[in-house]
Amino acid sequence: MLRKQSIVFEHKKGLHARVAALIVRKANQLQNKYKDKLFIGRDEGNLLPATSLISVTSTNVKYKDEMLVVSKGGNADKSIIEFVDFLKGRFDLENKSNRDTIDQLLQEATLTMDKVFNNIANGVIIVDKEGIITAFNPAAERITELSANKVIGEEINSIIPNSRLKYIIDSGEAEVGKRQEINQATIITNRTPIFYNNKIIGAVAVFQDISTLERLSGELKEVKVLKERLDLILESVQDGICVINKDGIIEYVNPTYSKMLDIDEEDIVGYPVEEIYDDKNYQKVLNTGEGITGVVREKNNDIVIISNIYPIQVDGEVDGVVLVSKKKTEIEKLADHLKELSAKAEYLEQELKREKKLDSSFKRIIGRSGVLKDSLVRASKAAETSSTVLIRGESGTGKELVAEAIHYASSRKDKPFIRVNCAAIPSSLIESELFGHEKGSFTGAINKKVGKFELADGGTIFLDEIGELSIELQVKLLRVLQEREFERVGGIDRISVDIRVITATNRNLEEMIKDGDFREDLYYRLNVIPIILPPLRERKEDIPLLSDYFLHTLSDKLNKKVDSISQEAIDLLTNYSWPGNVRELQNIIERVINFTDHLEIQVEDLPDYLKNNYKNENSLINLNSNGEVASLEEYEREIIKQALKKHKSFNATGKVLGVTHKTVAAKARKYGLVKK
Ligand SMILES: Nc1ncnc2c1ncn2[C@@H]1O[C@H](COP(=O)(O)OP(=O)(O)OP(=O)(O)O)[C@@H](O)[C@H]1O
Repeated sequence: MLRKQSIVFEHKKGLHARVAALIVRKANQLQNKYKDKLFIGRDEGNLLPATSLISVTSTNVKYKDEMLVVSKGGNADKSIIEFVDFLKGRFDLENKSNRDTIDQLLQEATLTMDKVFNNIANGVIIVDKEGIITAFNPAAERITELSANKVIGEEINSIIPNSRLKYIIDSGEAEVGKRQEINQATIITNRTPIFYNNKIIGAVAVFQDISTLERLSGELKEVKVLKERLDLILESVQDGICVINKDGIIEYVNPTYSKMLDIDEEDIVGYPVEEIYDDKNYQKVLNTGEGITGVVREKNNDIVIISNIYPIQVDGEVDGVVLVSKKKTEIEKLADHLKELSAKAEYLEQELKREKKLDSSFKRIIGRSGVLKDSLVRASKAAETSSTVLIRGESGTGKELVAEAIHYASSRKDKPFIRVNCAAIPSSLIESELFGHEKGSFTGAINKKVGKFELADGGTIFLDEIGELSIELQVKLLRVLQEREFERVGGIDRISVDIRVITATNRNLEEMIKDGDFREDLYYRLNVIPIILPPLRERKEDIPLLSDYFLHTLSDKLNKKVDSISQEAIDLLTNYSWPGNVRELQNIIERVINFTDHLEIQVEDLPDYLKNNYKNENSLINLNSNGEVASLEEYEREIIKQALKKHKSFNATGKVLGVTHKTVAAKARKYGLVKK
């Protein structure tokens, strides 16, 4: 039962503390008597228990204010009548028993308020109407990091300049839910004026530290962002991801995983893992906390899935597992791709090593073919030592160029590089050419001559066409190589030298040894580091590069503007067999630059024999009368003979054949085409 009644409060001083104490005592007596609950308040929305002094005083009912009285319970009819009568009656504040009750209740209320004041988590600061701090609870001490002892009695603005309590006293207006920074803390504060008898007697600030709250909400935001990112990653990765909790229930699968198993997400998430597939490995990971890799599972015998299973640890405890899976076919595809990539990487690494290893003095040697690069890497390595080098290769393949590069890449680079073409010097002179002679040592030795070996002291001597050296001189050379000492022709003093020897030949020295034309011991002395330069026809990819290089260097040198070569002309050059190798190519380009009227070299600018060679596969070479191919030397003899007949001089013949005049001279002598 609920009964209510409105009354006008007639006590002159309103519902102040002592009157309230008597009301509370009466309400308690009635509640004991009728077992009803009694409430009072200004209206229905603000009813408070009539049995609590704090509640009753806080209704703030004044003289002549309307006030609502409510009773709930079985005897509400009676209790409300008795209570209203009491409220309308006189309050005898002087009566002794009443006074004791009042004192006791006020004491209780004060103690309660004290407890609340000291123990609530909110900070409370009270100031009087002058703004002097009169109360400062422990929570306020903690939040402001100020001690109550030090601040009580002080003027509020000198302690907390932005407190606004003075403003509240002046304006009489409350402020609710205001944000404020104190020390490092952020607080939310309510500031209220305190009225007594309609006059402001002070103000109170009640505030709460929300820094932790703010930090937590910041962290929450970060976690949300993190989660969103993680979701995005999981949704877009190519691996299938499945999370199983410690009870064996599937908690999450990403789209790749459900696609892989061909099951919709809702048909798998929330189900025990055993219902989806029969595999106990996840259980092992849950039990041991150790991951397992490469678990193979088959679904319907056609989809094979390979998974790594990792434990999810939370505070050191295994809380579940995560499966990272791929289809076997994908792994196979990846493995193939990886193989391809590592083969490519290996190739590139090799290429890079080759490039890196080459000293800059090798930069003049043009060509990117593997066979050439291999030889150059070897040569570059040889440059780091002082060992004897033997360079093999057909005429015009760049043997001298490489010998020079070795010298200039070596520690001897500041000392002389002396070249001697053993084929170009008459045999009668070669000894004195190499070792020098004393004055008058032979007819014609008018002056003393310093030999090439002496000239090369400290540096490198390059003996080109070593295969042309007579047996007699081979012996002398061997001695020099062994002893690093020699005598001048006609001299007796021994001259010691510090030289590095590089030799080169286009002859088959092994055959010559068999025929007794070359000393085996000398061969081994010379062949310490063999370097073989491949003929140009075996590295056709270098032809466009070399053609372009010669075009630019020679057109500059000849001061003639020719800037390119047509693709057709390049094709023609590439298909030719280049018996004279790079030298022949260089000569042709030089000749073409001299004679062409075009800015771009055309097929018609190139010599006819290149075109014939290109147009039909007919050979330039006739077979013997018996239908057999003759020996190279026979052809060489015939070619030089014909060319000399037509062009007369060694120089002109050399140009046409793409070899030096020295080579022509040496070969002509060798084949008995001219007098020795
Ligand atoms: N890879 C190359 N890059 C640039 N120029 C080259 C290259 N190979 C050779 N040459 C040039 O070709 C010409 C012939 O080279 P080189 O004299 O070194 O050959 P060789 O093998 O010593 O010949 P020979 O056996 O007839 O003496 C030279 O002018 C040289 O500069």
